[in-house]
Amino acid sequence: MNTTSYKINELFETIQGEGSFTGQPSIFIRLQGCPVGCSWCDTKHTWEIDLDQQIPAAQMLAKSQETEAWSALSPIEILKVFNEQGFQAKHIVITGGEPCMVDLVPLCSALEQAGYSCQIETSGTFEVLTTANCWVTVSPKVKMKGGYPILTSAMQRANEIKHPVATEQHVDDLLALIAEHQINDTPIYLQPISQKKRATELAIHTCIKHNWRLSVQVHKYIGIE
Ligand SMILES: C[S@@+](CC[C@H](N)C(=O)[O-])C[C@H]1O[C@@H](n2cnc3c(N)ncnc32)[C@H](O)[C@@H]1O
Ligand SMILES: Nc1nc2[nH]cc(C(=O)O)c2c(=O)[nH]1
Ligand code: SF4
Ligand SMILES: [Mg+2]
Repeated sequence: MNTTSYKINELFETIQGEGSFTGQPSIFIRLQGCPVGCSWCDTKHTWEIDLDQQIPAAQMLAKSQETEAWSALSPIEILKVFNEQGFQAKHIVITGGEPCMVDLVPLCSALEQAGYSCQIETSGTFEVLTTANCWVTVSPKVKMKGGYPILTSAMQRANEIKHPVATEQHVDDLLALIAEHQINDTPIYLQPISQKKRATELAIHTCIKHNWRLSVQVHKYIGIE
């Protein structure tokens, strides 16, 4: 029996709003902790791991606002929660925070054995430890406060690359990154930062220019989690 536990900030069922799986009913597991420090990050409440902020699972599931509190759950306990909550989705998105700070093999193996498909959302700054079938979305950011470099192993494991953009510099950073890591066939998405009009216009014309895809965080436009 696997007893590894994961620090979970949020666990909820919704529609995947980003990347290739946009529109897919999904269960989101949001892990606590990220040292990368993107100034525009929309989940800053997941950055710190404060051991005094551990709460019981029932309280974490009942959260009505974003807080730094988290619960420790094993894969078996997570599957029990899915059952108790009556979740119907068969696709799991493991995000954060930075989920690749921990070994995700025990979690993804247990979820896949129970009949779920898995996807990870990661910045590509930590080694991606997961199952072979897991879909890996790498969202690289260059020169962030934490100073973490993007790993070649993560870029090469990526099933899709989803790059946040607001300025021409972000586009140049992405072009340099895909050249450096010799990325040829991986689908590339541009995701406008914080729904800004200029960022969205930049993403649209850059996608057309390079034959890349657009990801607009659909959940934020339709007001779901
Ligand atoms: C919150 S992050 C968590 C997973 C991981 N740390 C990462 O960065 O991929 C999930 C996704 O949201 C994106 N994201 C975060 N803040 C955003 C924002 N303000 N606008 C657009 N995308 C954002 C990230 O680039 C990433 O693709
Ligand atoms: N609906 C929805 N789709 C998402 N795709 C990636 C998300 C994330 O925060 O990683 C996210 C999220 O927070 N909500
Ligand atoms: S890597 Fe992800 S969670 Fe961490 S600060 Fe950047 S967007 Fe936020
Ligand atoms: Mg999000």
